[in-house]
Amino acid sequence: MTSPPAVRCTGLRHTFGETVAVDGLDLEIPAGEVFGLLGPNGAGKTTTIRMITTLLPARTGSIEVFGLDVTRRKMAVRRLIGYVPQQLSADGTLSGRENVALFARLFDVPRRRRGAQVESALEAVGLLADADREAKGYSGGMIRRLELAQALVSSPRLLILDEPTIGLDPVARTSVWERIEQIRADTGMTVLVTTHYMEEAEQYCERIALMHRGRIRALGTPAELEAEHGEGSTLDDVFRSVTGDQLDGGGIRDVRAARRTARRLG
Ligand SMILES: Nc1ncnc2c1ncn2[C@@H]1O[C@H](COP(=O)(O)OP(=O)(O)OP(=O)(O)O)[C@@H](O)[C@H]1O
Repeated sequence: MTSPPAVRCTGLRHTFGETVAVDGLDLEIPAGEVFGLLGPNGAGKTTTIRMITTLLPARTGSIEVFGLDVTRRKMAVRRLIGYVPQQLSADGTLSGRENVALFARLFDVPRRRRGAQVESALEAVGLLADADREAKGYSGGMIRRLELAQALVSSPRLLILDEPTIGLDPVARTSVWERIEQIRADTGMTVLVTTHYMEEAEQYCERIALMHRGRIRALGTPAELEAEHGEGSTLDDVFRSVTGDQLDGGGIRDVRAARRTARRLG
């Protein structure tokens, strides 16, 4: 028997009042893949992710995570997922180690394994040396890596990251991605990531889905998408043609997000 995909969405739809956020989405992510979900602001990426993580109900259509239905097997699905949301999930008044230990308790990591898993998650993101400092003294990149450690402490099989590098400088962005790559190489974990940065998607994601107005408009490896679009095309070109040139919004948003990240821990 072949093993089930990490994620399978079929006919997924979600509305907020009149707004159709996700509009009949079909998506399959094989186990072990690094998959990028891209799209302009409001495309429906976060709504899709929140349904996969069971934080929003999937009322129309279905989602399976490693073969488990998210509606019927909610708790079992949650145990398989590590999630780094866009919003801050670290507590600035706690040390790095205390933050990760808190998540270990929240995610029911067995007591006898907790200490070792906290240390190994901190090590995986390169924060052992700073683990006893209060998180409010961390840089934006360190906070993101701390949040990554929080998501990793329960040894998830599927790691979901919503804009993990938004608002970070290029050095911090590279450092976050290098950690993600290393963790993936060490554990074989499946990674589902949303990003606005085309060059990051191109460099780090094996396959990409371009989402627009609640639907997937293009899907494939970066090379496939570029080749399909025409010789010499970049992912930016593909994205522009799919979305009707909505890329520019990201610029303003990035600045806002950078400010937000800088303020996040006061
Ligand atoms: N809680 C909510 N209540 C009402 N409308 C919402 C809510 N959350 C999202 N929406 C709307 O649903 C649509 C999809 O939003 P979503 O956040 O999923 O997009 P996104 O692709 O993640 O965008 P971004 O890149 O800005 O995070 C948008 O039109 C948004 O305004």
